[in-house]
Amino acid sequence: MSPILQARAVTYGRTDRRAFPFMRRKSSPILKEISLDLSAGQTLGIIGASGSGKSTLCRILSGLVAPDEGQVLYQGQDLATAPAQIRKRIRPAIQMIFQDPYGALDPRQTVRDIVGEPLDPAPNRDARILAALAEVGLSADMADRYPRAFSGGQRQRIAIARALITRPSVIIADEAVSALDVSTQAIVLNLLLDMQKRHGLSYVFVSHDLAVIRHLSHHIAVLDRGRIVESGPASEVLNAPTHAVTRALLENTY
Ligand SMILES: Nc1ncnc2c1ncn2[C@@H]1O[C@H](COP(=O)(O)OP(=O)(O)OP(=O)(O)O)[C@@H](O)[C@H]1O
Repeated sequence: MSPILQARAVTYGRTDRRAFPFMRRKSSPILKEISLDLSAGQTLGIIGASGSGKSTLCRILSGLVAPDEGQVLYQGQDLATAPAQIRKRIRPAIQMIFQDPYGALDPRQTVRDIVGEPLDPAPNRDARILAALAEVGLSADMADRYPRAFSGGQRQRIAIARALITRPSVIIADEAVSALDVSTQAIVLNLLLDMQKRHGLSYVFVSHDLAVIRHLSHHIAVLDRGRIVESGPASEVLNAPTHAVTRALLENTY
């Protein structure tokens, strides 16, 4: 099966010495020659120490930021250079969910406006908003309330409803459950698994919590100082790690 999303030799954050002639030492890029594949309907877990480049990689894979070198391909189309018409079709197909359920939602907008934002303007807008809320277990009467009326777990459901409303194929989740307590984490993770089964969604899932990664991932890539140092099927990487960095990450968690 051909991958739905691919990174091909992605390098990002290389300091341009023409712009910074005073820099004597060439600084190291944030991401170096990253290549990875995300298969349709599967989850790629990304693990790595703090500062290893996970969030930067998420922004690049989602198309929010273009790589300095290399390519990100969605169904074989380069996110940066595909014709405008194709890029317009790809944009709603890749959505992101962020860590902070408190900061990610505009406190001045109602849930209806937040969830409907990616749709504007669209036919059946209201019906689609209510359907997206229902899918994440939120009722129609919640649509006119503001984020402050909701718990962290409910806010993350609102963020998931917003991500789902464009009927994406790929969701990139950057520490999406890290701010939630353990029981709320389990509810949100099961919701994401259920969505994957129902819609054949593909996930890139970043977490420092290896139990979460183990629960969700089919494949895992290990990031260290901007490079992928190990990748493979989740069971192999987690049960028989070959790289010292992976072993250290596993030892620190358990
Ligand atoms: N806007 C920026 N400008 C300059 N450097 C940045 C910027 N954003 C990130 N960095 C640097 O890039 C590196 C990777 O950061 P990134 O946030 O992607 O790592 P991370 O693995 O997600 O870390 P964490 O787990 O702590 O969130 C870090 O060294 C960071 O200082």
